Amino acid sequence: MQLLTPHVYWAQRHGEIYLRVELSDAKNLDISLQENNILQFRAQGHGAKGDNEYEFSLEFLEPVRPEVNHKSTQRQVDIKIKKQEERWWDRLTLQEKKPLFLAPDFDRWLDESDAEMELQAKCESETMAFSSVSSAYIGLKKGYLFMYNLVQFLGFSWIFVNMTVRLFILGQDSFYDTFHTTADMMYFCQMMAALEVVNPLLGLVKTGFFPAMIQVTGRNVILFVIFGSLEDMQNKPVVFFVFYLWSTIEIFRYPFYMLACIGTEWKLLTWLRYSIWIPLYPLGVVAEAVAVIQSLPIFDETRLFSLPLPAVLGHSLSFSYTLQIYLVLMFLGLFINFRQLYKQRSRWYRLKKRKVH
Ligand SMILES: CCCCCCCCCCCCC[C@@H](O)CC(=O)SCCNC(=O)CCNC(=O)[C@H](O)C(C)(C)COP(=O)(O)OP(=O)(O)OC[C@H]1O[C@@H](n2cnc3c(N)ncnc32)[C@H](O)[C@@H]1OP(=O)(O)O
Repeated sequence: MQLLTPHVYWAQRHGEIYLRVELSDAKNLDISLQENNILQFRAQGHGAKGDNEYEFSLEFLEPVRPEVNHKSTQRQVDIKIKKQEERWWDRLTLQEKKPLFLAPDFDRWLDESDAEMELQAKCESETMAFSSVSSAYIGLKKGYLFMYNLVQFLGFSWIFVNMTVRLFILGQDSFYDTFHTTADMMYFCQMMAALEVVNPLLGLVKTGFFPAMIQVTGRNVILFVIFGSLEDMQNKPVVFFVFYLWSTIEIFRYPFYMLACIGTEWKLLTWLRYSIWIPLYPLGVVAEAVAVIQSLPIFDETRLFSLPLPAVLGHSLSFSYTLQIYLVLMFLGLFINFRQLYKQRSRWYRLKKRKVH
């Protein structure tokens, strides 16, 4: 079988070379790149001289990338090769004289300025596509955060209003059944608050993961372990103070976040969000520490959550020992978050001063 040369049509863009080999029903394709700019092509098929084996080689003007994308259809073989450097070539081959089998592919042919405009249009459409995807993502993120903060605001507002109304009506008597009247809502809000540990991990908010983890862990230990698992703790007045201190900050913190989600700020709300934690945080931790201390004898008596030990060591280690270590962690957590909140407050008011001047 004679070795013949097919008709090859070419076009370029700043970054690519397109070749169209006129060979129908091509089989046994052997296409390779030698020395990063010599294309070798060999195949059987129906070309200008009927069914035969056809081959050609082209030494490109400049280096190209090693990957050769090709697709053979019934009528032709399409080859796409990326240039090593994205720039316009004066010609396709290193040799100045164009090979006889090579011709411009006028189906794809653009001159340099048209190719630049096509490139610019492609960049603009990619930018628009990216900005529409990113604005959709930002919309979804703000929508999720707004709804989360709204649910938490409503939950803690219900707790705060319920406790305030009962305090005015029942006075000190309301201290003793705070848990039974508000625990379900507090359970709901504090389980939802676990999302505040996930949100920074997902990059949805700029909160540090660690301060949020301390905050959520600290509260949920008190709620689920100290109060939730010990009935004898549930009618103690300390529950009232802990729940009131928690809900007092949240009815300002969550609306502050809601406004942040819609790019709005109310000065008074911002001041409250970044100021009332100063008394409330230490008071809250002290109230929680009182709750932990009050629970120690109950854990000793009930042996709940005690660690099993060999008989020679007394059969079990009371959970109250673990809680005494936890008391130290609480004040460490208080220090960490107090510093975090002070940093946030200073940053916020530093930014405000900059905006005013
Ligand atoms: C090895 C350690 C083990 C740990 C064991 C546990 C130790 C126990 C420690 C006990 C401490 C906890 C006790 C706690 O229960 C005490 C109390 O709560 S008492 C009541 C008073 N409490 C408070 O005042 C605390 C309130 N909580 C908070 O402020 C946050 O939870 C906290 C993480 C502490 C600090 O918040 P953050 O660092 O996030 O500051 P910002 O609020 O300024 O937020 C930073 C930026 O992120 C944006 N953001 C955050 N969350 C949202 C949201 N949900 N939606 C929208 N945007 C959000 C916010 O807008 C800020 O953005 P920008 O910077 O652009 O303004």
